[in-house]
Amino acid sequence: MRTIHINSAIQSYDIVIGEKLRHQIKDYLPKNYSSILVITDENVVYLYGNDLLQALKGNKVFLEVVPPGETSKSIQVYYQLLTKALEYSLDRQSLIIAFGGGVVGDLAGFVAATYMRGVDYIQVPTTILAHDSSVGGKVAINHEKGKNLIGSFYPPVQVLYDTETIQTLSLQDVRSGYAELLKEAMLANENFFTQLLSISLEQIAMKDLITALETGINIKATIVEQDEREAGIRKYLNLGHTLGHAIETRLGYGKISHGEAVAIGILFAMYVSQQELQVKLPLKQVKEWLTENNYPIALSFEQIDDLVEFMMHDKKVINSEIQMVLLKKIGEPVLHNINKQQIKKYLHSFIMSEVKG
Ligand SMILES: NC(=O)c1ccc[n+]([C@@H]2O[C@H](COP(=O)([O-])OP(=O)(O)OC[C@H]3O[C@@H](n4cnc5c(N)ncnc54)[C@H](O)[C@@H]3O)[C@@H](O)[C@H]2O)c1
Ligand SMILES: O=C(O)C(=O)C[C@@H](O)[C@H](O)[C@H](O)COP(=O)(O)O
Ligand SMILES: [Zn+2]
Repeated sequence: MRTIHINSAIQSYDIVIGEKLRHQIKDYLPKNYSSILVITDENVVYLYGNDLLQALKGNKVFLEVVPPGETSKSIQVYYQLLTKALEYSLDRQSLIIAFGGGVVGDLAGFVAATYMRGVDYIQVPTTILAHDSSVGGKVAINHEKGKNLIGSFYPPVQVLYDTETIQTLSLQDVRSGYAELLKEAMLANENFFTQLLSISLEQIAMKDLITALETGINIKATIVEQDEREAGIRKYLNLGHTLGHAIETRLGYGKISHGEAVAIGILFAMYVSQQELQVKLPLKQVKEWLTENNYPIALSFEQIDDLVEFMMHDKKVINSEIQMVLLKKIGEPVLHNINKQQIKKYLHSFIMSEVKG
């Protein structure tokens, strides 16, 4: 069992990482709550719902199960959950438990942030990707014009990461979560980056994965502790997301996983870095690794106009300038403004270079 403490001006909390933690959740409740609402999705409730409910026995517990996937991060599902919370008479001494991946974490966290102006919530992540989403307090739902456009900074009171649960993930969800690990490595730790690229996802050992998750969490924790509300260096955690989010929105939420879209965004950020900063990055190596591990990395020319429009709704855009996270080298990110016309040109030449191979 390992604990990483996160200092926050809003709400400090511990991330506890270990096997079978879902069975011990009662020991980690920070106080007595008048009632508990567990929010989860259909896949997670099927696999682990009973374990969590058994472990909470003795408390007044309600359960809400949403459909799996990105489409649940919607204003409709959010509103339904608020209605349920009211029907269950949750009060300000109630607790919400977000039991699942990043979708459930972001959605349930936003319900917690806004129900009666805020109640406590605990993140119980069950995906690799959620090593990222459960830390740092960003909670949100999507709008048809873009990802996470409705949200808040609202940290949990506790994160309980039961590493046993990640064993049942599909290979697509392993790919998705691993892309965020790659992102963290590229921001802060070249050795970690090399190590991640030396592994084939089909053969990954659970112990190596858990070590990688802890390293990723530590990188994220160091950044969010310095800049919780994303005024500066927290923007680095958006590496690959300017294009990644636009791809998710353009294709339709859930058509591509978040991490797979971010992986394409990372390649594009590396490509733009080379052009704008005149640096040489291991772009070929990353592309080969992504291809070998079956990431979908193809974009088409006809998507360019829509992608640029969605990129204009990125939260880092100021005065119509797109702000991208670029890399001077692995471990050295920078923020860089690029105008719409230039982004369009880069997308065109990036896709052209992909087509040529
Ligand atoms: N708040 C943040 O800082 C932050 C950071 C990164 C990503 N995100 C958000 O996270 C979301 C993506 O998260 P995700 O990839 O975890 O998606 P997800 O929650 O949809 O989970 C992916 C799939 O795995 C299933 N699943 C969950 N746990 C499982 C388990 N243990 N075994 C088998 N199947 C399981 C889910 O039902 C779902 O079908 C996106 O909406 C993204 O925007 C937020
Ligand atoms: O924690 C952060 O900050 C991040 O940017 C982490 C990202 O991986 C995550 O996808 C986040 O939700 C993106 O935030 P957004 O503000 O671009 O919606
Ligand atoms: Zn992300």
